[in-house]
Amino acid sequence: MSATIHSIEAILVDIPTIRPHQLSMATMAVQTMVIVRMLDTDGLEGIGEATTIGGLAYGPESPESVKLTIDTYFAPLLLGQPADAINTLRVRLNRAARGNNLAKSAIETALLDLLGKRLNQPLHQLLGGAIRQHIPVLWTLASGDTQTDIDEAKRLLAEQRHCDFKLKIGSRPLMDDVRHVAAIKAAVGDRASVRVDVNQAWDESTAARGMAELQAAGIDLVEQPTPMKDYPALVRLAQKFHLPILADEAVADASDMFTLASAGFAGAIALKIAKAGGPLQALKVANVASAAGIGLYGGTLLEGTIGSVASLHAWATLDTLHWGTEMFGPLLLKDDIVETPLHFHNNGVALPEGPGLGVTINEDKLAEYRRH
Ligand SMILES: O=C(O)C[C@H]1C=CC(=O)O1
Ligand SMILES: [Mn+2]
Repeated sequence: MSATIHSIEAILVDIPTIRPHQLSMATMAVQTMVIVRMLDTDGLEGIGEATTIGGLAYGPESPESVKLTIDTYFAPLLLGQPADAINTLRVRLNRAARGNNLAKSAIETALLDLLGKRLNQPLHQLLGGAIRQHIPVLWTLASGDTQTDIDEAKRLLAEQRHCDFKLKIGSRPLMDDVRHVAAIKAAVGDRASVRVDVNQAWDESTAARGMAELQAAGIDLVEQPTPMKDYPALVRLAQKFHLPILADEAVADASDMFTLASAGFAGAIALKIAKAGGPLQALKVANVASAAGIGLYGGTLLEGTIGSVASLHAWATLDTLHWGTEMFGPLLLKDDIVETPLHFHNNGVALPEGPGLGVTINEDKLAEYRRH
């Protein structure tokens, strides 16, 4: 008789950011993580995490709603069920709850961590094994000030902590953003790949003008220039420009990926465990994208270490990560709630070893930052 799920706790944790992080829809001074702790009847614990950006500014789930979803709706469906029946439990949750993929991602992560600990295997091994132990990671320059961003980029290049940068634009007039981006690209030159994320802020004609300017400035990739549901605009822009587009908010799950690819989109996709509903679901998106010839990128919702590591185990198993990853979330936070933080070096990060996720909660830090 396999162990069953004994308890599930969803804990809100607030950690300040190292500097304000400015996106087109919100400026972050703090990140809130929902940490899931799941105990089975043998006393093993699985952990998971869900985050979003700026409360309700990024999408329909907030940290508080994720906690409520887990406490009120998911826990009663999971308690007493076999802990290793991950696929059966997913079907059970999906029958009872539409959407809520952030909450589902935290639960799927905790179940996978628990299974890894039970089998004494790292999570990537449960997914067929890692192809790479070192994973490239870019950094987002989003201080809101061009010179601060240039100084930050030069320091990180010198430290070999990152050699790719993503700039957050879209909240200012187009040509102000273009000047900001061009100045940063000119300062780093060929030493760095510079990409932008518009987070849906442009209409199609602004995007067309913007992409022409950004292409001339030497930018390598434009992320989600137009509103998430406007697939025809993404397809037309992708067909009009050589500068590739990275679809982010437009594609949450494998079905979105299929629809966008069928509509004629070419470019790349930001995989995120949060959007898809967990590491297993994000890999399904990757499969559809790969079949359609769309490039892969390991995306973040600015998770802390637990959510970032869950993602890294999944990205480590992909044949090709055409655009690398952005799993830098822990570095944006002033502190961490795990015993051993991730090791960022050589423009990337080392995949942790150890059973499950391979990370342990630091109880003192959790007590310090948890919401009461
Ligand atoms: O990509 C997003 O939309 C969200 C996120 C990822 C990196 C970052 O700075 O913000
Ligand atoms: Mn994005």
